[in-house]
Amino acid sequence: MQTKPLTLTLTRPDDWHLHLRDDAALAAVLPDTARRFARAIVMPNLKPPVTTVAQAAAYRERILRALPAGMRFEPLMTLYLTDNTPPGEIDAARASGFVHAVKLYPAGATTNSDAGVTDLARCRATLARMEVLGLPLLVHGESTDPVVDVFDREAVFIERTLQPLLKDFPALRLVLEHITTRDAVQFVAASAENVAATITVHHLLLNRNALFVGGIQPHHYCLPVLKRETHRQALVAAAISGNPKFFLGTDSAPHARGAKEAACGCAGCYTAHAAIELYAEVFEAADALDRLEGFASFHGADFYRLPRNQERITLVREAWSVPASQPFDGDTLVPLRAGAKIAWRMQS
Ligand SMILES: NC(=O)N[C@@H](CC(=O)O)C(=O)O
Ligand SMILES: [Zn+2]
Ligand SMILES: [Zn+2]
Repeated sequence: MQTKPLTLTLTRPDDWHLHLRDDAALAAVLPDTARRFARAIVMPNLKPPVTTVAQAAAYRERILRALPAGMRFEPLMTLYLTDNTPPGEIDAARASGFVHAVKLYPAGATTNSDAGVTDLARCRATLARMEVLGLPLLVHGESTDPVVDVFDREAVFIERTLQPLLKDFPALRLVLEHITTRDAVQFVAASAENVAATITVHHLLLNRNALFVGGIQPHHYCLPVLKRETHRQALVAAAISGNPKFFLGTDSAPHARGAKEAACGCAGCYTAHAAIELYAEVFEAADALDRLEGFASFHGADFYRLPRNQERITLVREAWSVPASQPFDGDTLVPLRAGAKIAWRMQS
């Protein structure tokens, strides 16, 4: 057994799947991400959604304005695909230099997905343009068929939607977001190199038991929902494998406490307050700390064809307690691991 390292220095990571929300909520959560990550792929599921390059430009400005003085952070913007996104918007996105991907939410699949795609057949011309221009499609990969079991929605989506999509558009650059199953790991690993996946830290840390320990745990409810332990183990194996198809995407998704602790609670886990620290915990538990930098700092940048960051960050082994809650838009939110300890701390 090697002795445990006391510090961990790595190239500053990026978050390839992040919800920043807007206005006061944005201002409340942005510093947590900007402290740790150089860049993030910012999800477009606002109300109303970010469907045009002009809206993405305005949202990007609001993010930069919300950034505290002295902090650096580059928001990488995305467009929300609808049944009516014109192919011309893809050209405009590519030309903009700040829109890096287009997000597919099957209508009704998750938070703020009502304006999402009802039938991919309506998007063929737009997808063809993305394939030609190399603009990645980011996918919330869950079937919305109400008869499909909630734990099978990812696997069914792969079979019924993703495989046919990639058959029709074999060169489409595609990221299957927040994967939760062994099925998804195997599908991505077996696909061509234009297909990749993000993995959240909560899906690496928790299995579905965490939804019910000692009573229902709304702060562990996210979509896709946590799966059984064998799937969690497959995700950990993918994350630590060194395979460049798998990279960090927190899917940190803040909701006010009252919206989660409710009779019909919202889906989403907040992890931005300790994201890289928690990933370090996962990699250490798997005896793979040496693989963290590839997963967190290199693979995503390479897939998105962006330069790797030059700056470095250091984590120190110094346990700290996560606050029970943190301020959020005149309300509070409950971060992952609230009231409990984390072993690694970001060096300021
Ligand atoms: N992951 C979630 O459970 N929620 C996300 C939406 C999403 O990423 O599907 C949100 O915006 O709250
Ligand atoms: Zn999603
Ligand atoms: Zn998300």
